[in-house]
Amino acid sequence: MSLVINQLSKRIDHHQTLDGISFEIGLGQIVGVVGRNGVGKTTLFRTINGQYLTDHGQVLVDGQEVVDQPEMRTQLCFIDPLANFFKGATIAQIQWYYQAAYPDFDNAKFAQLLDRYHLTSKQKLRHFSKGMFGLFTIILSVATQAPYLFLDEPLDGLDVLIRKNILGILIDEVATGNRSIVIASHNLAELEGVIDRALMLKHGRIVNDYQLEAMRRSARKVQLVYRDKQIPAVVKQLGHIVHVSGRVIVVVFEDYNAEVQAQLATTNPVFQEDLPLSLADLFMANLTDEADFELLS
Ligand SMILES: Nc1ncnc2c1ncn2[C@@H]1O[C@H](COP(=O)(O)OP(=O)(O)OP(=O)(O)O)[C@@H](O)[C@H]1O
Repeated sequence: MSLVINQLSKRIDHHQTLDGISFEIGLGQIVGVVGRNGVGKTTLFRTINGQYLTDHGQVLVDGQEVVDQPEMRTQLCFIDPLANFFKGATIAQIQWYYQAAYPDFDNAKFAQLLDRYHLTSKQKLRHFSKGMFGLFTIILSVATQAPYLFLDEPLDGLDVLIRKNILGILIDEVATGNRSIVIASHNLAELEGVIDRALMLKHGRIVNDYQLEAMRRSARKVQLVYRDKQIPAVVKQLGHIVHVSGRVIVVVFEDYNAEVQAQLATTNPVFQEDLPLSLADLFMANLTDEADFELLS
């Protein structure tokens, strides 16, 4: 089974929010969607899941276009955290609705997860705290048995113990090899611990599609110190500067090959040291713009 997003575009208020987005996801993966505030992560989820009509492009599940085959929607699940149409309902009422919408809805799993987190079917969502609502959204998504789950900031508002627990549940779900989860999050440190792949959005497009294992092999974060404050041009050309403090600079090289190493050696740093590379470094390396640069210097 595969989910193919093909050249998806969406214009909102005269702004090209999504501009020809394409990617493919098989089963058994957790994929992160990262990007700066307002870049279009939620819009992407809403458009894939049919809440917004596409201006251009297709969403295909197993080669079938979802817009032509409404029953294919049961293969996707996105519970919009901002949608408040359920707020007056009880958990039992929502369960009834989702059972009707998702033929494979797993009542036993739903009950077991509710129980584990001390939620009861008579509770109304209106009375939930932000964290409880987020937790319930994840439980409901998991119980649909939809092969492709979309979670928008799923860890937002959850305490550290529940976050760890939830991430464990999500990892178990994909470990079966029967489903994939797409997570939009600003919590890059936690995201990095669970995702296999990260799609990076900028200006309505996917600017990087990282397979994290491969990226860890090829990229390097290096701290360099030079005699004077002048940053060698070659460093700026070959890498992304993520931090500057006096004569100390920290640079991310996405493809740290022998040629890059040789060119770096010609700049004669007085000190050079590798630092651990994180997803947050790649975020800063690719998504920092002019306005942020003074924060780095
Ligand atoms: N229904 C809407 N009406 C008007 N503008 C919208 C609507 N939905 C999204 N937008 C605009 O589209 C852009 C992308 O918003 P979106 O919520 O998708 O970004 P995001 O990447 O999820 O942001 P964040 O990280 O802050 O949650 C923003 O400029 C937003 O104002």
